Amino acid sequence: MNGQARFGARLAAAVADRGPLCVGIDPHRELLGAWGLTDDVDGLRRFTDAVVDALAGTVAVLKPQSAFYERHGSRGLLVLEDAVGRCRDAGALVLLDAKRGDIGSTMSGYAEVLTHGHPMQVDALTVSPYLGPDSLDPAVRTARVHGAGLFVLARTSNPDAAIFQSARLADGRTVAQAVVDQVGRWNTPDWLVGDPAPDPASYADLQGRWGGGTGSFGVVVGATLSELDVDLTGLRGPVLAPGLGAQGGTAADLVRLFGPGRAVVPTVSRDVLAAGPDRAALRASAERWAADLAR
Ligand SMILES: O=C(O)c1cc(=O)[nH]c(=O)n1[C@@H]1O[C@H](COP(=O)(O)O)[C@@H](O)[C@H]1O
Repeated sequence: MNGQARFGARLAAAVADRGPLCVGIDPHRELLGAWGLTDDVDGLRRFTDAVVDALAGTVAVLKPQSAFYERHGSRGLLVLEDAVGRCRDAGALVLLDAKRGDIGSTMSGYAEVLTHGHPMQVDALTVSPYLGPDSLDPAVRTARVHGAGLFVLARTSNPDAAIFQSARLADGRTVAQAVVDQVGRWNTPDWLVGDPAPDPASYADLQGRWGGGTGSFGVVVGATLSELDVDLTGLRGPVLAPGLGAQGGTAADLVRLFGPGRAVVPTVSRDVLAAGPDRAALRASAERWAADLAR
């Protein structure tokens, strides 16, 4: 690996230090307005600065939503790039939420944001598997070489997700289950022929820490599901659980769905961000969620 410890180990360490909460940085037009900011690059920068100042020193993972930066063009992306660096300098892991997914050769371009020396290097990236599980191989290779991580959409929080994700394959598994199974394979050392020989020490803890799952490759499973309809036993990696707060999910839903002992990273955006622009209020809002999750 290239310099830094692999993502799963860094995530486990960050969670041990700061707790599991991830806060999404989603500068919606409505939130900018509610904060008294203009819906332009200046407003975007002020919003982002406040969130980074308030949370990057205390929250384990920050998840900027690329869409809300892209909508402001290249200057919006500069705000994002600056924020990513500042979050990482302050000790937060950055999960870029861009839900990338394309044919393999293009996927390797998307994955470059995980590489050392990239101007916007992030710790992990959300990706979509719907061009086929193998389409993500270049991102997995890149993540492995650079100690980064991926979160693959499996069973998302939106109400109509089951139409695709719970559809059955010829072998009887749901699409979501096939995604989970594939990600579980990535979390073992031998999944790709031609990979450099893995260092067994870097995988020795996969079953041991943080409730049995600290692989670098995780899945997204919404906290809004009425029941957990995927088997996560073979995942060996973290679960990103969105849908808390604004989409109706609660800390109790996480317990109901995932129980104790699974490596779950609950993520909240609007419900924390609505407390801004006051930095102390933002921090207090994140702390309330953290306390709720700890219970
Ligand atoms: O990958 C994600 O983060 C994600 C997956 C999913 O299933 N549902 C989901 O809401 N998200 C993202 O998580 C954030 C949720 O925002 P709030 O509903 O405001 O907490 C948004 O940025 C979504 O794009």
